[in-house]
Amino acid sequence: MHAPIQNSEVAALHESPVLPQIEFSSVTKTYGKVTAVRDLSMTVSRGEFLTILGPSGSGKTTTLMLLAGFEAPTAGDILIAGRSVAAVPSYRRDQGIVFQSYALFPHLTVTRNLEFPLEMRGINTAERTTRVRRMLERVHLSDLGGRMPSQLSGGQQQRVALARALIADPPFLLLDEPLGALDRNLREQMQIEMKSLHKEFGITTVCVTHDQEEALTLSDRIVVMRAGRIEQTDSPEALYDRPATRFVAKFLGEANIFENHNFKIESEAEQPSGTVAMIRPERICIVATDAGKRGDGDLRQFVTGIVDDMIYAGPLRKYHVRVGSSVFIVREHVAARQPIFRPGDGVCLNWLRSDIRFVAT
Ligand SMILES: Nc1ncnc2c1ncn2[C@@H]1O[C@H](COP(=O)(O)OP(=O)(O)OP(=O)(O)O)[C@@H](O)[C@H]1O
Repeated sequence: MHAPIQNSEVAALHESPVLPQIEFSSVTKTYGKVTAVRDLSMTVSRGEFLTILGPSGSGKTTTLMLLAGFEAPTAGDILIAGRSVAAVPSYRRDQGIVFQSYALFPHLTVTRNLEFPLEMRGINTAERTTRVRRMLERVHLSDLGGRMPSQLSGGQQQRVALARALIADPPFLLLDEPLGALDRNLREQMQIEMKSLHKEFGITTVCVTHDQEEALTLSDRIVVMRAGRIEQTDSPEALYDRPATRFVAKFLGEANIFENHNFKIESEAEQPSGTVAMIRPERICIVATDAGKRGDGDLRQFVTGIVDDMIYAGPLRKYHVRVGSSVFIVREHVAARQPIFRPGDGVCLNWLRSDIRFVAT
């Protein structure tokens, strides 16, 4: 066990260029017979935006609660800037928190909500006033300082919550489903704002969500959890393009898994044992059966099938195509002069052999 962290040491350690800012070392958390987090090890670098993504019950919130100090590990250790925080209670940890359960104080104005963390740190009135004014400007809420939370829209409340988490300049920020309560349009707008705030403040951030799009948009790296364990950690692009397992392939976006098909998969790479072939729906081209081969035909594999279903979804058209006993999902962007196929039409599906991926079963 490492020595517990001392407050006076925190600032210097956080400045260290070599240590990961946050490290989980073989952390397990059990509740009675349930193991919520199992032997989890991971690091978060300074300035990184790391998202923990996974289905319900996979241990995401427990991991964040452990990091926040609201729960203690059953085994293993959590290090912040290289030192164990096992013995440091949550209120003595220097961290910004935006949790759904950590709502704005309803009886305090926006300004007083923002002042609160500064007051807790003993910062004098004059400095508090300056910092609150500056922060309200940064999050474009200067006109709303006198309002009560109930007089704000959902998006504005969320912005105040972020501002409150950031105002005391914590070394890292913890977000739990930060945009979960917002409708789709507002969520997209807030994603862009959060991304630019993260860039501006450069603050190390750990975020929990089950919204894939949010994870893909905001994160430098994503940790995919399954049943208390880490299934894969990677950049959003790498996770989507090169999922390691069938679970990740299917959890993050749609995937065609080649199973029970009656043709041989042609790929550039050799298929490792214990894997299945996979291709993303947008990597498959759909053409009429008599359309002939494209210029890059010898790099492609061609199969024929029958359209089962066509779904029009705004900018996208999605087909279900039966090839032997398998059904393939094909997704294409709607474009001018593109042929539209109907259920019952015979079609040719083709894909680049280099777009085939092999994922562990
Ligand atoms: N306080 C608790 N007491 C008992 N079991 C718990 C407790 N907290 C979590 N668990 C269990 O631990 C497992 C992981 O829960 P956790 O809340 O971390 O999952 P999650 O991935 O955040 O899920 P969700 O997306 O639904 O919030 C679940 O099986 C859950 O029932």
